[in-house]
Amino acid sequence: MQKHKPKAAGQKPGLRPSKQVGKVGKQQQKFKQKRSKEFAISKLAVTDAEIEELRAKYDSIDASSIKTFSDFPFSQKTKRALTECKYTTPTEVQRQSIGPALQGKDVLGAAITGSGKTLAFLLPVLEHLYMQKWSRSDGVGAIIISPTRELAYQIFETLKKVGKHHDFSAGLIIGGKNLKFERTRMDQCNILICTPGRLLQHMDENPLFNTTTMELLVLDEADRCLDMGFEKALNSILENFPPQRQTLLFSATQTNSLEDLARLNLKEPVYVGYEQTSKASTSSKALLALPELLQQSYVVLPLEEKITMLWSFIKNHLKQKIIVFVASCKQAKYLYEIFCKLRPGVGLLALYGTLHQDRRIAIYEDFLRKSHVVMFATDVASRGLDFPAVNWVLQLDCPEDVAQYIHRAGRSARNKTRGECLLVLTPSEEKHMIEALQEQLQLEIRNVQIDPKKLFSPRVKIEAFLAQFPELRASAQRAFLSYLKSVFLMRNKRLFDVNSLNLDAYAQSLGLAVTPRVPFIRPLWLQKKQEQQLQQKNQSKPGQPANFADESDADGDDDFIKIKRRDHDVEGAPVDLAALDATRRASEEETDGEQVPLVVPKREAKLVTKAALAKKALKKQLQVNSKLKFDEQGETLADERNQMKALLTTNKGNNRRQQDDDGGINLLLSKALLNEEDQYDKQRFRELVKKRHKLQREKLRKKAEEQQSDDEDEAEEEHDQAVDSDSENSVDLSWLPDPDKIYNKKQSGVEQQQSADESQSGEDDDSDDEDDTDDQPVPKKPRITQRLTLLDTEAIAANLLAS
Ligand SMILES: Nc1ncnc2c1ncn2[C@@H]1O[C@H](COP(=O)(O)OP(=O)(O)OP(=O)(O)O)[C@@H](O)[C@H]1O
Repeated sequence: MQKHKPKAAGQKPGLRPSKQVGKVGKQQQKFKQKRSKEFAISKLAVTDAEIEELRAKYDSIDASSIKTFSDFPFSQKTKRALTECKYTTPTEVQRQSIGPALQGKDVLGAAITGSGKTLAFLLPVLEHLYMQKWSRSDGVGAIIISPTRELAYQIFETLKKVGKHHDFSAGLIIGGKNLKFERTRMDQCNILICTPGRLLQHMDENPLFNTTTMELLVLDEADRCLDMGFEKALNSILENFPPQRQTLLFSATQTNSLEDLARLNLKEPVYVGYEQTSKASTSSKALLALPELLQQSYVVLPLEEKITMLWSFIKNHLKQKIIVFVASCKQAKYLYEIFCKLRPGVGLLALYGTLHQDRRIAIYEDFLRKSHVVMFATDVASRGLDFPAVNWVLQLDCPEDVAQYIHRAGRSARNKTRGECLLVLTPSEEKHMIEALQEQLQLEIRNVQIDPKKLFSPRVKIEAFLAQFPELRASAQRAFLSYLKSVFLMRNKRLFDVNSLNLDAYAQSLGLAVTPRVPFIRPLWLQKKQEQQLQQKNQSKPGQPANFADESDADGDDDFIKIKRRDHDVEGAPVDLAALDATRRASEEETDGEQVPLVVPKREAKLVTKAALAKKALKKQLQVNSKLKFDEQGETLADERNQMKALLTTNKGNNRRQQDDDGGINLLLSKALLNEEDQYDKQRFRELVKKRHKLQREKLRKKAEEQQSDDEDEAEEEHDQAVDSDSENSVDLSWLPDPDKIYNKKQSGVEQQQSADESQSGEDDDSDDEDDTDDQPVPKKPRITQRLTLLDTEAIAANLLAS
């Protein structure tokens, strides 16, 4: 079995680039090629002989004489894989259905959950293609359709195991995956496993996808594929398939309505697991059975106590593997989030349709692996998924019908293992659901009472978490609304009565302090109330549910406000709730689970285009981005910038007006305008920078001058002090010649130099005005002051005496 993987560019299938270049290498290569050719021919001969032998055995297949898989006329490749997977004895449904399927007959197989239906159709698929010597170039030979992505993935994984010695290529075509990648590979696949929506998408959009070669069609969970949710998609798919094909249908709750079978164009199908009486009946009643080792019970609770019960249940079953089924994705998400915060002491997972596909697969695999875990799930996990060793299935929200109950419950007690299922019902659901289960399953379901001592309410903690995390509160609100919506959209209104629910109490149980508004229920409630009022005209007024108390002000005081009944013009066709519900379920399972909003179709409104909006805005002659400045007296100040702009635009004004009249944009003119504005901005910026630098320089200059005067003062003071101190120890030196006269020449030279330096630094200062980058003032050089100490004078005297 080959999975499609991208090949290196330029690489031909089956050939590897050789590293040998020498003569010996070439010879070896030639020899190898010759050997592989011979081997291929001999293999082909063996295959032909094997095919002939197997085909001869097909007619004599007798289900009653089959004890092990080796009794079936399977190819060696299939037998080897079965042995490796440790499948030795076929289950009842496999024993009964594989024979007719190999003989090319259409099969309708029904068997309890976990009885091995997947192998019952995969083995005939592999054998059929093998007998036809199907190759990659022959295109699609078999298509297997499953209602959910996880189930398709599971079938694909099983196919990889049992078909690993075959050379067929297989593809998994489900939503949420790379459409482009699928598109390029689909024509090379021999077996496709897909969900209806994605398959139809490829049929519509992919020119490479050709189904004319297809010879075998399999519908797993056939009743679900054929029901209203997938009706349109499946009808369109069937139209594209060649009529002369073999069809295999399998499910635990097989529909056998003539309408459905007619749609599939079945030819004298073989019924497996069907009772004679139910064969080809006109009703769409399903064949219903559950594993013997499954223990079933139910508990009746008000809606608002479900969370307490669930929390207590989980706390009491920490070492078990549990699936909790709820009605909607948002409920599953909220329960997961809040229970994660509550930390029950067991691993938690959530599997629902709105998750990203990769995440869904990761969660599915996580749940497969773990032995102690609780998974909150919607019905995406209810059909076909083969989770090993699930101890408990807890149906927290009532299933839609008995078939859904069976599929959910069937996730436990699979393949002759033990398991338990607990159904939670509200008082209004109890009667109808239990009656239906007893009638269709023909078994008594145990009613269990919950010991109130074992109930722990997490409400206070939940409320605290909701107060702390607003996103959790929003999630709780969404869960609340989505549950009510799911109840509201259910077909069976006797079973699902939204008016019987105490919404305030339910909201509180989810941790919500305020009950969210439920817009879709209010019209229903008002309608019901009006009917009641009409019936009981002269009798006392009927009570109303607590949650609508604040909204029914019109009825609260009859004398004060009286509402006149009017016949409203209801636009569009009436809403088909059943169809809406079915579509919702299908989309939730297969696509991303977005719920179908309940909207009454309206008459087509006039289209509001962007152009129309722009025209409307232009008519108002609004000045965008204008800014008014006010002075302290409240007078408007002229905005320099706008004035500049106005100046710029007046030059071009005429042209522009002309252009506006034309209704287009003159790009050249706009560019020129922008350039001018740009120049103006740059100039202004430069001026501002210059101003700032000038200010900085002045500041620094002042500082330097102050510093200098301070230095001079200090120096003078020091000099005076020195002179004073010298005079104290001095001797009479008046007889000495005046040193100033002697050194006059030298000093004047030094002073000349100094003044030259000063004048230079002054020039630099001026040049600084031009240079914006250099803000540092040039420090003035200190004056050289001549101080004659006693030692100096002694030295001078010594010099003089010597001379
Ligand atoms: N012949 C067999 N021997 C042993 N185990 C088997 C055999 N056939 C199937 N199984 C195992 O039984 C389990 C259930 O099989 P499978 O998922 O095909 O059941 P199913 O009838 O399709 O269930 P569902 O109705 O829920 O879709 C799988 O784990 C599978 O490996």
